[in-house]
Amino acid sequence: MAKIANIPIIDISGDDQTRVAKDLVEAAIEHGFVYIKNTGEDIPAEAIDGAFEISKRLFEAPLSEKQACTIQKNNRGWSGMNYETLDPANQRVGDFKEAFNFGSFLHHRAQQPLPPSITADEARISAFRDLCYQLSLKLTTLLGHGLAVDPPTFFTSAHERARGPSGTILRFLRYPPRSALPSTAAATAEDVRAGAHSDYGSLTLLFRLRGQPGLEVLLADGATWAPVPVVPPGAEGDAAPPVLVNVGDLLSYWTGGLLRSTVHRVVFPRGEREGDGGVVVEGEGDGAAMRYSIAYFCHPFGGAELGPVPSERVRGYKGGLAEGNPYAERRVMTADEHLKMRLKASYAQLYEEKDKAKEEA
Ligand SMILES: O=C(O)CCC(=O)C(=O)O
Ligand SMILES: [Fe+2]
Repeated sequence: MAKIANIPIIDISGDDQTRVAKDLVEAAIEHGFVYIKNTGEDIPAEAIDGAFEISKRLFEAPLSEKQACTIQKNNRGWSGMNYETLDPANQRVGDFKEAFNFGSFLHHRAQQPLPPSITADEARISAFRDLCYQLSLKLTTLLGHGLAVDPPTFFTSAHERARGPSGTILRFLRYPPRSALPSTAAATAEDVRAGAHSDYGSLTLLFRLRGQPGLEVLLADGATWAPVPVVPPGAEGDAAPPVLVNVGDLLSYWTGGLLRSTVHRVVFPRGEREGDGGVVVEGEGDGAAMRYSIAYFCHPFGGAELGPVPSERVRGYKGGLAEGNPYAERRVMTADEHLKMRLKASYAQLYEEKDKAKEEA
């Protein structure tokens, strides 16, 4: 069985906040990933359960309801099977997943079409998105302190809603098992549920369900994939699995590569893969079930500039931006410019269709 990634679990409610901030920074440097112990204080287990229940209802809604909300260039809405390709250089077909992106809400009202099956839940989705936002702000503040950025609130103030619109997205995801794929769209042994990628925002919060593994991180050697268990050793007794947090490209830019925007992917359960003897990661996978996850991609306001922040630690770091991230070489000016570049690469169809329409007009 593949060795699991050695990602630490941090309890951010600890009394010694200086220690918490330091531990968080070290995890972000070494792994780019950290588990935040779920004490229920930031995001209650019931709120997570509720969000997954809405997600299930959304994906089970009639196709026509979802299609009416098809994803637009504003990155909001529904994308169907194989529509997004997170690793276009290496994937034969798009990701084997379905997703629904929620942009910002105004007074708990969505600013985008929603499938009628979930419109009654609009305020609950908005409230969940707000909980994710508040936790993200706690984390950006801790990172600011841990890195002794001048001022330590630097990252957090770039995320204040008053600064302007941001690319922040709450995303529901559903990955079908191989057995649910039509024979015309069968997955080969090499196919993945989500291609290798780093995240486009500053921080990502990821919620997963027990018994639904599949996420893997690329280790620092640039060659080894390590599974990231939903419930890591030490968290078995907690009310809910820890929230998995990872550094996105923007925090990596802001810190000149000191914080790692680690490449990751989602694979089909190993037991379902051809020729590997039915090994199931962490003994909890049910290869015949749908896999659900929820990601909160936190972004600063669109005009935020992504140059290195004032911090001795960042200044003293000579490593450069992460290897293995093809975008890391490029210096980008603002959060908005960066997001547009990444979306264009992963939604070829959406951008081609629109460009063609423009040419024909
Ligand atoms: O579903 C997961 O576990 C991870 C999804 C992911 O990495 C993403 O959507 O960016
Ligand atoms: Fe991701």
